[in-house]
Amino acid sequence: MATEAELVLAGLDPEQRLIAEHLRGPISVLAGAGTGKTRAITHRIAYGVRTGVYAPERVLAVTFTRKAAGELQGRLRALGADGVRAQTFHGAALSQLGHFWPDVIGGSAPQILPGKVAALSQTVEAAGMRLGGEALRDLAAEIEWRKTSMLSIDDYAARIDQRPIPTGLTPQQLIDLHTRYAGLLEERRQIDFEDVLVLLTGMLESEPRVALQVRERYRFFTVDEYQDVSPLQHALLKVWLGDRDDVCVVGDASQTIYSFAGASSSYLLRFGVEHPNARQVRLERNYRSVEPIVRMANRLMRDRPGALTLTAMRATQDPAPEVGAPLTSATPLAKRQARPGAKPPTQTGPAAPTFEWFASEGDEAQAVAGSIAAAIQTGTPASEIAVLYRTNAQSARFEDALRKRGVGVRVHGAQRFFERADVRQAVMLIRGEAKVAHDRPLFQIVSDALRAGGWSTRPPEGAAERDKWEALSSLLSLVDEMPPGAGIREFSEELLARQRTQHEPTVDAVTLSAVHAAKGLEWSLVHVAGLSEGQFPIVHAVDEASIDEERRLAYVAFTRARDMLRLSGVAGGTRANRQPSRFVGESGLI
Ligand SMILES: Nc1ncnc2c1ncn2[C@@H]1O[C@H](COP(=O)(O)OP(=O)(O)OP(=O)(O)O)[C@@H](O)[C@H]1O
Repeated sequence: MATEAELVLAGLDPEQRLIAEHLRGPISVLAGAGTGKTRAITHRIAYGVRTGVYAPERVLAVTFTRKAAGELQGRLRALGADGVRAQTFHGAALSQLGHFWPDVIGGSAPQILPGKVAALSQTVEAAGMRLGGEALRDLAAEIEWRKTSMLSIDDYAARIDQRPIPTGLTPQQLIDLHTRYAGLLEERRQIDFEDVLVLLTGMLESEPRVALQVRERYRFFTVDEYQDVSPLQHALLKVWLGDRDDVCVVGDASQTIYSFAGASSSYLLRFGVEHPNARQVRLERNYRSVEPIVRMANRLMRDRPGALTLTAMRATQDPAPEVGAPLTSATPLAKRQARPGAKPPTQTGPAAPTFEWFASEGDEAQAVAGSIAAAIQTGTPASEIAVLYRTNAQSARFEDALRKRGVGVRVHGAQRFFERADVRQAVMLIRGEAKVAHDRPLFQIVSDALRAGGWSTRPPEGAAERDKWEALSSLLSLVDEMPPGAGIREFSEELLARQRTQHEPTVDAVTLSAVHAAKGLEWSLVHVAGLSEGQFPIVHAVDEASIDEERRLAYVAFTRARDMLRLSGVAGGTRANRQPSRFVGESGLI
């Protein structure tokens, strides 16, 4: 009989298992897209907790976005590793800084500046200069880059000739604005987002007593997306660790997409130099995508530094889903994805990725919306479809074209699910129900509570109403994910836990997202739009390093697709006269 702990290892492939069983000492995992790195690290932590090697409250799992942290926390909870903390670097640093500030510095920690651009606009005005919105944003990005690269203003001034200068500024004015901005923050007793990490790292380096307390609290570290770590985050991790080395880092050099903000994959690739006793494991079996997509992704990254070669694991013809079977590395994807309402996969073999070229942006949006409407008609759930693009400004035309066809849309990066007024009200109503004794089935109690919040069984007309209906319906669908016998109290607790960790339910709508925000996600059908030179790669990517970063971004986009990948681009008429993106050619599609 397998023990409780061993059950956590079931369903891992041999390399994932190696990772999960390596509980002590440094380990780096080079994990290609869709190779189950999140699965490997969550199971590793759960295995550590279940075997008693880790005290859950001493484990810290760090990632980059709140969404990813919420996802990680949710997966850990599902594996029974409840007390483990999954946070962003920023979130973890902010709570530690707030905790120690009164004792070390006195008083409460400074307020966080709500937005850099507004403060910079004042700084620029006070300096008697004028800058447009775009130049202000570039200036903000440059300040962020300097801080995450851990450069003082003097260090920065010494290398100003290698930096991009926002339009309308001389190098000297740029340096002067860095100084004035720092002065403004000091005057207002505010700190910015990057300062949180700068100050905490400084505090831990200079106050051994504080460092000791933090190290006492956290013993076992896991860092996801380590290819995107900045020098500042790396320095913080180092002080968290002190002279200990219980750290697991996971990443994929081919998915480094934040170099512009100071990230560097060299920390991942040189982990063995920093920790000579580290174990290194590669995950190269891709479980996500059908073979033609994997082949194309490999081709795009061929011979690039640090690139892994993925092997497609999905069978050409996945057999029909079988509910309740234990997961193994040989379990075809179709089994794992059996969702209520989803049709079994067709038996015709995987479709090759396609590329279509359009005269205008309007034509492209119409064609993408048409293809999506047809996919929904033939049984692909809307929540299994995404349209990805390079910049947020591209979303509106797809949103419009899809809504006109009556397709529900969710624009990624818009308001967070649990912060929506309608969702907050519904959660409150459900919590109210949890305070009363009931003998009705859970589904009925929740649907009645949602009705009181304006929900009905039939989807309403109108985009905004429909949007609300979809959000509330997704809360109701969470009832199906509860264990048998769960009542309204457990359900209400589950909602609270999800609210705390921003663990969103799946909304039945097509996702529209910029590629950066699609990192770590997957869909059955993915459209990547706007693949034209000047759009993707973006117009200002001119040198080799920034083209490389754009290529990695394209790689992230392409590898989000499980079953179907459709690429498109726009010539843009005589005015733009664009050519198809080089990444389409490099992937072997044209
Ligand atoms: N051993 C396995 N057997 C079967 N399926 C697996 C296995 N490991 C991972 N998968 C599946 O592969 C897909 C990718 O896994 P996961 O989300 O953990 O990937 P990832 O490596 O974090 O991806 P990325 O870096 O591209 O975001 C998921 O659908 C997951 O269920």
